[in-house]
Amino acid sequence: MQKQNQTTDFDVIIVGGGFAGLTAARELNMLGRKVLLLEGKDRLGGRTWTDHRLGCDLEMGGTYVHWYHPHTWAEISRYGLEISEAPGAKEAYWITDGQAYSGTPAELNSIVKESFEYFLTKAYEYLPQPFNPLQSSSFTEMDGKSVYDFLNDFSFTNEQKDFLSSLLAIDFNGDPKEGAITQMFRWWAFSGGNRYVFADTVARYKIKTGTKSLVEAIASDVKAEIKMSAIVDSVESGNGSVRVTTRDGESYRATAAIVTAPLSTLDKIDFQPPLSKTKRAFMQEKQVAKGIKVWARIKGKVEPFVSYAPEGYPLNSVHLDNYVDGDSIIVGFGSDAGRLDANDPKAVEAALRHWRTDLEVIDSTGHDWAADELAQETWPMLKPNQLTNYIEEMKRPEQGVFLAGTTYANGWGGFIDGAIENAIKTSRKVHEYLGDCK
Ligand SMILES: Cc1cc2nc3c(=O)[nH]c(=O)nc-3n(C[C@H](O)[C@H](O)[C@H](O)COP(=O)(O)OP(=O)(O)OC[C@H]3O[C@@H](n4cnc5c(N)ncnc54)[C@H](O)[C@@H]3O)c2cc1C
Repeated sequence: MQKQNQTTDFDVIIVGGGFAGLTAARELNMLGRKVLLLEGKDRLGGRTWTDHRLGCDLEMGGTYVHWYHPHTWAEISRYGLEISEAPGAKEAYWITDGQAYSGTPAELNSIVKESFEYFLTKAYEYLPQPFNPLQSSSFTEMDGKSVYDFLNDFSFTNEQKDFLSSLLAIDFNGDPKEGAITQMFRWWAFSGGNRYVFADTVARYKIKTGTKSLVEAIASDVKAEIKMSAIVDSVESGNGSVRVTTRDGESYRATAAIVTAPLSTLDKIDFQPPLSKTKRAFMQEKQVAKGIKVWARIKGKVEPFVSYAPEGYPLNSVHLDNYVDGDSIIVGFGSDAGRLDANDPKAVEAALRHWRTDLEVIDSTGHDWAADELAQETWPMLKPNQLTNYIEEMKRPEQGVFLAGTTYANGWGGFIDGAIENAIKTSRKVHEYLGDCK
C-alpha cells in the first residue's frame, strides 16, 4: 500500500543531491520556488565523496578542478575555497610492447610529446565554439567516429601508440574503442588546445578541504527540504503535476520535477508516461566509463612519480598524491572495474608490479561506482553519435519532468563543472515553466 504524504505542495521535486541537484535546489530557492530534494544515499555529493580512509581524507570520486572549469571555479570563488596540488613528478614509468621502462618525466615527454597534440590539433576546426558543440556541422559529422576510427588514420611509433592508449583509457575510464573521438576534441578545445593545460585541468588541482567542502557550502545555501535515504522508484506526470514515489512508499507531488540521477541509472526509475523513445534509446545504450579509481598507502616515502600502461592492464595510470605519517599515498585509475578490486591490497600491489616491484602496499581502498546502484558509472563519456543524437532531446522536458546532470552539459560534460552548468540552465527553464503554469 502506498502512503500519501501530507506535504504535497512543492513547486519542484529534485531527485538526487549531487552537484547538479544541489545547485538546482539553490538556484530555484533563490528564485523563490518551494523545493523538495530527495537523495537516495545517506550523504550528499553523489559521485564526489571525500571520505577519511588510509589515515587521511581521500576523494573517492570527482576531485580535480581548474580555473578553466568556469562554473566550478565560480563556485570556488563564491565560497572562498582554497586549492592544493599534488607534488610534481620526478620519476616516470611506462610500458611499451609489454616491457616496463623508467626515466624522468622529461624523457617520457620527449618520446611522446607530439602524439597527443598531433591528433587533437584540429579540434578547434570542429569546435569553433567549444561550449556550443552542435553549432558546427563538421563536428556532428565527426561525432560518428570512434576514437580508433580516427586514430587509425595517423602513423605513430609503438611507444606513442601505447602512451596514447594509456591516456585514452584513463580519459574514457572505460574501453576507448567504444568512445567518440569528439569527447577528446571537446576536452582539448576547453583546455585552449594546450597539452600542459589539458593535463592540469584533469589531474592537478584539488579543493584543499575536499570536494565535500564545496558540497557543504552549496548545501548550506539550500533552504529546501532535503530527505536523505529516499530512493526514487517512480515519477508520474500529467494534468499539470508530477508525483514522485520513493522505494519506502512515500509519495510527493509538485508542479515539476528535475531528475539528476546518472544516465546509467535512469532505466531503474519508472517514468509514467514513459520518456520519449529517443531518451529511452540513450538510457539503454548507456555510456563508456565503467572504470575504477584506486587509493593505496605505500610503506615509506617514495619520490613523486607518474606511471602509464596501455589498455588491458588493471591500472592505466598511477601517481603519488601525498604523504601521511611517513608513508606515501598514491592514486591510480583503471578502465575496467571488473579487473581490479580496489579494496584488495594484494591485488593492488600485483597491479603496481607491472611497473615496479619496490612498492609495498600497506592498505588500499576505492569505491566501485560501476557497481553502485545509484551511480552505475564513473564520469560519463559518450559513444559515437550520442552527443548529436541524444543530448538536446535529453534536455527537452516532458510534462513537467526535466532531466539534469553532468551528462547533458554543453561544456565540461562528465565533470563537476558540467553538473553545475547544466543545473543552472535547467533551473532557469524550470522557473520559466512554473511561471507559465501559474
Ligand atoms: C572516480 C571518479 C573520478 C572523477 N574525477 C573527476 C574530477 O577529477 N573532476 C571532475 O570535475 N569530475 C570528476 N568526476 C565526475 C564528477 O564527479 C561528476 O561528473 C559529478 O559529480 C556528477 O554530478 P551530478 O550531480 O550530475 O551526478 P551525481 O553526482 O551522480 O548525482 C546524482 C545523485 O542522484 C542520486 N540518485 C541516483 N538515483 C537516485 C534515485 N533513484 N533516487 C534518489 N536519488 C538518486 C545519487 O545518489 C547522487 O547523489 C569523477 C567521477 C568519478 C566517479
